[in-house]
Amino acid sequence: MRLHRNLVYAVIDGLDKIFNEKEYADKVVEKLLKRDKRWGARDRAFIAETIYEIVRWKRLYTVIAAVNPPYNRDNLWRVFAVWAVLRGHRLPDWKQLEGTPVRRIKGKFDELSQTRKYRESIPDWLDELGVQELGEELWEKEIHALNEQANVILRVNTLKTDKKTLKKSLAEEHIHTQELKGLPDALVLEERANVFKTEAFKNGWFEVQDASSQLVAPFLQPEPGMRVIDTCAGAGGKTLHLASLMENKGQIVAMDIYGNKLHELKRRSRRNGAHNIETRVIENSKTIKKLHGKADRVLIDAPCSGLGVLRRNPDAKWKLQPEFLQQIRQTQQEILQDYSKMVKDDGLLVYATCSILPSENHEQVKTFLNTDQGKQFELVKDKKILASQSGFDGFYMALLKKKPTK
Ligand SMILES: C[S@@+](CC[C@H](N)C(=O)[O-])C[C@H]1O[C@@H](n2cnc3c(N)ncnc32)[C@H](O)[C@@H]1O
Repeated sequence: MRLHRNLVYAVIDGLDKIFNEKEYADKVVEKLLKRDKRWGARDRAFIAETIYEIVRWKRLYTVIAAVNPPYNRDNLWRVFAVWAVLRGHRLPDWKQLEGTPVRRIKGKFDELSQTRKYRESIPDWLDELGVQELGEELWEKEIHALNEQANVILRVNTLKTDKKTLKKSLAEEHIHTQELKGLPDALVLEERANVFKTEAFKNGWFEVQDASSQLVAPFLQPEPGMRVIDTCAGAGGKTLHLASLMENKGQIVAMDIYGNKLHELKRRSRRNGAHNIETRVIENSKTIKKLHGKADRVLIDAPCSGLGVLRRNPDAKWKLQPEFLQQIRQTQQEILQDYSKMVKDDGLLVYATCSILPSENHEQVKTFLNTDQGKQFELVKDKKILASQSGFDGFYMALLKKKPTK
């Protein structure tokens, strides 16, 4: 593909916001794509994909380009030139690209690719942590898999339609999909496309949700008529799945500490035709106390490092800090302690994260089970999903059962 000047300008503007002003990549891209109505699907894909690729390979490309933060526009152009050379683009004769040292870039790439932290483009601390938590061999494979581009996967909203009808409707808009083994409600796109513009999306027939994430709600074994509490519901990816599995019967209490996320959840549930969801902002411990011993099922989709979803959110490599990880592990344990109190006798609890680190996953569950509160539970089963083994996002989920009180 030929490089178009106005599209590359948009990429440079986006990188400036992400690298220098520390804005979130997804928000920056979303805003940029609204800039020019004349841009077609390919133009938009170029902008979004180029920005994400440069964010993903930031460390490698900035070292090759020999630039340091804060990155002025000349520096951002140098980083862009590295991307263009390594992707095999013929460089146009624009003044910003004059004198690009093509051979030097390729040579430097070969040299740096010998070292994992450059090859996989990750901070030193993350590389050390990965080795410490997963061991050298597994971390090597995992971080490689987490740097690949993720497929787009849909979850059929069975409250409104079925997989066959959705597949047909999307095909009519030239979006072709395949089924996925072991995931009854999933369809994977054969090629990336903007699915949010389709009639099917407007009708609430599907949500975009990775395959691993689609395993969480069924893991909790919700049944129609039950009372289910989704404690860290956010904008409701899993709440909506729970509503589908419960066929809109029973009650789902969706909670979060952020009201704006629950607001978005409400909007999505209207589009989904999910009528059994009540939202509650967690303002203090009273919100939880009122529900002690009241739920048949409790889902803790815990806040985490997000290291399992780097393919979708490469920006996290640069935003995450070791101190945050320390803090989030503590929050995870506190959440397990407090929110597990809402489970009824014989009820079930799922603790899930989109992390691949044992310290956020089975080690947290093990610590919990050894506490006074945790002793009231038994571990039924758990599932560790690695991107390198599954081809999907890294995830963890543990199913715990509350023992009856004597
Ligand atoms: C992994 S995200 C949830 C994703 C969501 N369940 C979904 O499927 O779309 C974790 C959520 O936990 C929320 N959170 C953070 N700290 C919390 C706390 N102490 N109690 C409840 N929710 C919390 C965050 O606001 C965030 O929405």
